[in-house]
Order: sequence, then C-alpha cells, then structure tokens
Amino acid sequence: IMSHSWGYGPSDGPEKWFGGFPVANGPRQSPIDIIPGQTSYDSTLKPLKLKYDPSNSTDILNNGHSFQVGFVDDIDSSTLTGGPITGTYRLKQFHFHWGASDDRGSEHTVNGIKFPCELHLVHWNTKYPSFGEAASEPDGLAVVGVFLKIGAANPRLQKVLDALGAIKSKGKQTTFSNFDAKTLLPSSLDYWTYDGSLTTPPLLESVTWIVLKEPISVSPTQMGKFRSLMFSGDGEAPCCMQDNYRPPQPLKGRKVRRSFK
Ligand SMILES: NS(=O)(=O)c1cc(F)ccc1F
Ligand SMILES: [Zn+2]
Repeated sequence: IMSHSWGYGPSDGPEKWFGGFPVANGPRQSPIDIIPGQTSYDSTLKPLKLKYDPSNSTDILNNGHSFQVGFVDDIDSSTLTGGPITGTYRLKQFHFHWGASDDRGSEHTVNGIKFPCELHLVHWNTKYPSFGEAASEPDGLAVVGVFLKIGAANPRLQKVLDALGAIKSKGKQTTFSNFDAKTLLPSSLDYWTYDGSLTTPPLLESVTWIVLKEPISVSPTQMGKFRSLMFSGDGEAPCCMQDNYRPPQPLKGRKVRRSFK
C-alpha cells in the first residue's frame, strides 16, 4: 500500500505512482500527446452539448493537489451530452493543472507542445448512482479538457483567481456560488477524443477524454495567482502548488478521433 500519500515531488511524483497504483502502467492511461496529423476525423461524432446552470456551483477547495470548484450533482442541472458519449453526464467539479513557469503545466500536449495550464471539467455518467461508482466503470466519466495559453488577462478567470486567497493551504474550502462554468469555454467546441484515465491516483481507466482544440487565454500575472497556492497545509513546511501535472503516457494502440475536418 502507498502509506505516504502521493504528490508531484521527486519522492512521491508521477514516476513513483506505480508502486501504490499499478494501473499507472495500464493500457488506457492519461494524459497523452495529441498528434493532430495522426488523429482521424469521425463524421459520426456529435456536437458537444454543455448545459451548465450557473446557480449550481457550491464551493472552492484546496485539496492539496489542485483546487477545485464543486457543483450540485444530485439533479440533472449541469450536464454534458452529445459529443462522443451516449447518455447524460453530470458536472461534478472543475480544476486545473499548471507549471512553475509558463513553459509547462498542461497534462495533454499537442505535437509535444506544453501549455502553461489545463482546465478539466469533470462529469459522471448518470446511468450509475454516484460519481464514486461511476469512477470505476469504463464509461463512467467524461472530462472536458481546455488548454490555457499565455496572452491577455482572461476576465472570466478573475472570479476564480480572486477566491484563491481564501484557500491558500491544503484542506481550506470556502463557498463559491453563482459561477457559470460555461464562461470558461472557448468559442469553438471542436475537440479530440480518446479513451483514458484519471491523471492522478487512483488513475482509474474510466474517462472518455474530450480535449478542446481552441485554448482560452491567461496572463502571466494570472498564472502567478495559481502559483500562490500551497500543496502544504497550515503548520506544514510551505510548498508552492505548481508543476501539478502528469506527463503524457504511452498511447498503446489507442485511436484519437477528432470532431472537425
Ligand atoms: N485530472 S482528472 O480530470 O483526470 C481527475 C478528475 C477527478 F475527478 C479525480 C481525479 C483526477 F485525476
Ligand atoms: Zn485534472
């Protein structure tokens, strides 16, 4: 068993996760390097339909690995349908992964290019009774990934970033209401899709990945706000929350489809 908890450092980071979570070397691990020239256009893929009720956001939490904004998921009010999935998936939370500097931080890469940050909107299949149950099923989860690239400050991120001061250390949580997650999406919903996994332990192979082609912008100053968070809890040796990304994993014969010509 992995007595010490996992992290992103030299002693507990991605190269060490196999010890406690052998699925780390499984056949459908995430993230991956997306090579657009090797993806296949699939005309049977439907458009993504994201129906998010802004009144559904509940809280913002520093979980010691990232921070996440949670949503009410006991009714079908914020849902993902269409795209490569069948049925209805409910939005549970969104979170981010980022680097210590603007040259890295995303989990998925495109032609080997790293973005400074990547947003994940996590949804679970309502054919299962809960997120926890869905997370262990091959069609249980669908995560929409959005790249952030350095440019002009993104006003839509500001409300989230302004809340980080209240959740600086591990375990801190505060209310976060009336946030419309739809405002974080780029104008185009063109996407790549493949079968993968959670990118943190327990690395469960239950995720249909839907990675949007168009990034959203983030400024260097805004990136600095992500890096002001701590992996550590109050009273622990302070350790900046940064480089909380898993590098790309072997494709192992998987096909990556795209929704656009
Ligand atoms: N980074 S992720 O979207 O694959 C993810 C989502 C979860 F809900 C839990 C663990 C994860 F790693
Ligand atoms: Zn993630």
